[in-house]
Amino acid sequence: MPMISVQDINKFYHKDKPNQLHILKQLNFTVETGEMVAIMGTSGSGKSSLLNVLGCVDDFQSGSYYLDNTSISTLNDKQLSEIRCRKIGFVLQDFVLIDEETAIENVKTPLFFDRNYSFRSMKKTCMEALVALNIDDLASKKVNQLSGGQQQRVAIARAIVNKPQLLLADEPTGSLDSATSQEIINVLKDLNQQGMTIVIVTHDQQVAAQCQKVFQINDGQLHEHASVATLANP
Ligand SMILES: Nc1ncnc2c1ncn2[C@@H]1O[C@H](COP(=O)(O)OP(=O)(O)OP(=O)(O)O)[C@@H](O)[C@H]1O
Repeated sequence: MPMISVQDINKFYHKDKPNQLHILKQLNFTVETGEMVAIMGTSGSGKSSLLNVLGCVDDFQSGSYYLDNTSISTLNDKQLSEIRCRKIGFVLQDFVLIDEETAIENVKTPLFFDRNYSFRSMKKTCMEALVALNIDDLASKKVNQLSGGQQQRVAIARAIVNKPQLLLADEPTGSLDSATSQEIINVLKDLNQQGMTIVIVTHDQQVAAQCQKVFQINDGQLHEHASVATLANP
């Protein structure tokens, strides 16, 4: 069953203005539950725009988007924020952590929006996420004292603390050296093996080559790369 089923989506910026930009054009995209896929494309081709639509943080003007069998366009704002909170985790290139806070305080942030957690269960759930990322020993360190790779692990722990079914990662290794990038990709592969569906936007062919499918966005449309293996050894 698809986790993501996008059909004929059109997205514009500045619709009907002289500077209108038709960024996604009758775009189709399917991601099966449990897959790990990459999206590549030149700068400005619309990768982040697509990821924001998939993450229900931005809208689209026509077409349909079913996330885990739910039609996103039928939802009101409250239902959309529920979906964002419970089903989707987001990881960004620059981590977007609260620098002055500790790792565990950062990981806690999404749980404040969830009434199901007591103070004690929050701490336990956050520690589980930190253990999963192998950084439980850093729980009480301020994030501005951590390396880039450690900060990205904190950001991933925060993204998965709610146990989302779908993880969206926008250039998750873009600020890291190649050895640290590989560590982060290994973390994402582990999460995928545990059942999480993952979509990664990346410029890095080595990263893309480790995904099960690679899509290229070009002139507002996505096309699957025929041979993922050739990306790593062009
Ligand atoms: N909120 C917005 N309002 C207007 N235009 C936007 C908005 N967000 C993005 N754009 C424009 O849409 C185009 C695609 O942007 P997007 O960030 O989706 O591309 P990208 O492929 O992720 O690029 P990059 O690889 O450089 O991050 C760009 O021309 C950008 O300027």
